[in-house]
Amino acid sequence: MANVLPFGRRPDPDDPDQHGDLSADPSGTGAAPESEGSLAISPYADTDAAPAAPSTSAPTPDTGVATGRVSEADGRADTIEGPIWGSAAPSSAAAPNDDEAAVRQLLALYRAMPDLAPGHGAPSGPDDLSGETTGETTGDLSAVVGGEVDVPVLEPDRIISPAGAVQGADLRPIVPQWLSSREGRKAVGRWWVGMQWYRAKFHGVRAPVYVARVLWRAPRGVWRVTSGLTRWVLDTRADGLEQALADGTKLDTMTFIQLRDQRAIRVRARLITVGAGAVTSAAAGVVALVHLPASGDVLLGAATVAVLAKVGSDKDRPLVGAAMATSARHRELTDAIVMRALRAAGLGGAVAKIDKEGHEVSEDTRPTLAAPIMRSGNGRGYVVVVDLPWGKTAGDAAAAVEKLASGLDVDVSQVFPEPVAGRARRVEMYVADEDPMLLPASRSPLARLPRASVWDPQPLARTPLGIEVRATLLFNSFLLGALPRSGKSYAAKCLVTPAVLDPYCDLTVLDCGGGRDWLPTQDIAVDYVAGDEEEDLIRIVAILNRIRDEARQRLAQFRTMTQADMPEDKLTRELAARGMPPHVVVVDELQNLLRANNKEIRKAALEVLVWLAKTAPKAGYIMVMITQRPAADVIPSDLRDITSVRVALRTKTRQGSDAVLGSDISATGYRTDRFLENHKGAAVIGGISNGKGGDLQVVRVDLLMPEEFARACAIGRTRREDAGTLRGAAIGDAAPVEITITVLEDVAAVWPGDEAKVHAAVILTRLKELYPSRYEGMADETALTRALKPYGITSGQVSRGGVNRNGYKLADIRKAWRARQAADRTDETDDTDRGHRDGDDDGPTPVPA
Ligand SMILES: Nc1ncnc2c1ncn2[C@@H]1O[C@H](COP(=O)(O)OP(=O)(O)OP(=O)(O)O)[C@@H](O)[C@H]1O
Repeated sequence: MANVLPFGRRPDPDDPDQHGDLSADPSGTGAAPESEGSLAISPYADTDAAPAAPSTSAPTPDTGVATGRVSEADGRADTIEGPIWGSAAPSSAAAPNDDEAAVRQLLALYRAMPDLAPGHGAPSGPDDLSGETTGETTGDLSAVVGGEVDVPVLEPDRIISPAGAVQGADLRPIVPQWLSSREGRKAVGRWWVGMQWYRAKFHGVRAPVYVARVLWRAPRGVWRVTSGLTRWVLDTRADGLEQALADGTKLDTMTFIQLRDQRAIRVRARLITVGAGAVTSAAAGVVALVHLPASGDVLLGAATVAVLAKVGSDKDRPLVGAAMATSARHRELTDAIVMRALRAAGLGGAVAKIDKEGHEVSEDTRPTLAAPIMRSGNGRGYVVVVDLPWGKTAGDAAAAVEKLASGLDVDVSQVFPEPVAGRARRVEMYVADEDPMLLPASRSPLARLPRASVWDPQPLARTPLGIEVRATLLFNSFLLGALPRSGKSYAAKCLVTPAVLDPYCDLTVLDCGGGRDWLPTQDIAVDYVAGDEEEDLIRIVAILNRIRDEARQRLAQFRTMTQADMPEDKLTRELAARGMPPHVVVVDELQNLLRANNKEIRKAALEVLVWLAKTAPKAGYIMVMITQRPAADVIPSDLRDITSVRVALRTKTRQGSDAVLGSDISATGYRTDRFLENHKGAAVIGGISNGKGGDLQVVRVDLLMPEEFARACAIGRTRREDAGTLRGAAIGDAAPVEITITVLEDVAAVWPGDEAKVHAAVILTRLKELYPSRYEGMADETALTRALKPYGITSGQVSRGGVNRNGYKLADIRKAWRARQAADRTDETDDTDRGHRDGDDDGPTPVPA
């Protein structure tokens, strides 16, 4: 994964804009580096500590970029040596000046940042910060000056997320997350009001019971108050002692006399106090009765009675019981509940063991809360950050999510444990009040038909916490798999819409199911096929083959270009503008293609798809493959493993989930068989950075309705017309395709009897007559010869009726046929294992003897 710091730009010594007045100051303090090599800065470093530490960073001679490291000399994890361009780190004597210069340099670089603003290559969203290089970033950052790349490349071990994976991770946000967004404030406000409203209703219904309790307990309160006061006034506690002295148990007469006198004084004082209190209260009561309105008297009386009832209540039988919430919505998550859940999930650690002498013989490994439990930013749940026992990881928490949910007493669909970058044992857990997959889905921002570009990350989904997940189409290949009716087509359309809206992107749609889902793309597609008949599938493979040829041609062109034209060995915006547009290829209902009855179709389709998904992205070809049969036989690991972004919606089994996401991913807790039937659009996405060091995340795909997609296609057509980029089938000018899959059996089928040799032109004419839809795109005999070449059939001079022309020999056809049958038999075992009907593969082609 390439990473680019936002300020990662090599200062140009000749560029006064970059240096500001620095370059004009050759003196010392503000001096610009003599050469670019003398700059040594650390955007994160402690300026006191960094220069003092001897640099161990070795400069990389060709790039002039030295690798850095986190200095552990003083045990401070936040002392980091910064990116060092040039030959060597400064000597300690020169360091302070250089530091100052470096800071000023950094400021100058920041001033130059507008050049790199969003839309010009600067990181523009969370993906950029996570270190993903977007196509846009790549495109502009690779600006070339004099044949040299104008951007320093930071060594991977120096790249630290600006969000502060090192420094900021342990610091709690100054303003709670939910307070910093309007949505969060509203949601928490709603939650609080909702909770109080619930409590009001709960207690309101029980009000008569409370009144009865008050009336019953108030007299008891009166009794408790008067008896308590009496005991206090008379100092009855001294009774026992006086009695003992009087009984002669203790024969100290002086003490007895002293005690009795002191008690008499105490009792007198207390009597006066209580008497005064009683008179004052009575007077206050009379005044209140006379001066207060009746309602005030009632209130005062009620309060007095309530207080007396409270006094008359027992501790274990309070006057008003707790509102017993059955829904997590009104339940407060406490430390005790979290610890209980961790214990239930086997993540409870152990208390320290103490030996007889009181020495600790084993460590206390119980988990601890790394931050107080807080309401989440979206106001719809709690965020808990826990440091697990030593040796346990966030992955363990994810794998034990069911037990965690049980311990928290919520549903498994409400708990989302995620790793925290920088700490393997730290886990951030979102505990939602309600199942977030059942809440109304977020409307896709693409429904507003914005100007979109396949080079930029575009909105696709939201995490349960409401954080937007964006996908960049370019340089990726996509696989979507799920059971029918889980939201797969909606998700695929949401993913493809940026390509629809981008007039500088070609689109090909190959729907192997023949449904209506992709019908609106007919208006913009370079090629559009919808159908599951063998003819359709053959055509689809032929189109894929043609796209592969185009991609190969593009790659061949790339090889002829200079490093300056092609700094990153892949398509750039400049090249795209020069007639190499990105091209999104959608293959829906993939299972119909990869499990086609005709073995030749299956083999050819898999081969071309693997090539396209693996090699074509850098040429600007983006595969989007969708299947409603997420199973290993439909998605061979060859294909899945080279697909960079995988989206799994609901599956029946964890194997199905793994078939899309990758083998054994389910063991890490990310699995889609836990989604329920009504979890429409719920998915696990693999391959898009989650900003926390991982690339797996649970999301809900944004909702883009079919009519909105159709509108996007209509506007996409208008934009293409305006840009002059509409081409292919959309304007009735589909490029012809050459069918090569069935060519051997087709040639065998049209071969005239037992003729030993036949002209190629005759064969082609017969093919066009018998299979017009397959061979209409075949331009001439050369194309036919090219199609037969993979079978080992070559053309030669054939003399027929005195005419000498290119032709084929029957012997060659037979030989090729036998070879293919032998190869088929070898493959048969695999297919039988996968329960495939072999007999259906070969059509009714007459086999030459
Ligand atoms: N993101 C979403 N949020 C809410 N509801 C959704 C979402 N996506 C799809 N749905 C609902 O789910 C239903 C099924 O969606 P969709 O047609 O995409 O399923 P599918 O998996 O493609 O099914 P099939 O394979 O049969 O075509 C839709 O009619 C829609 O109402």
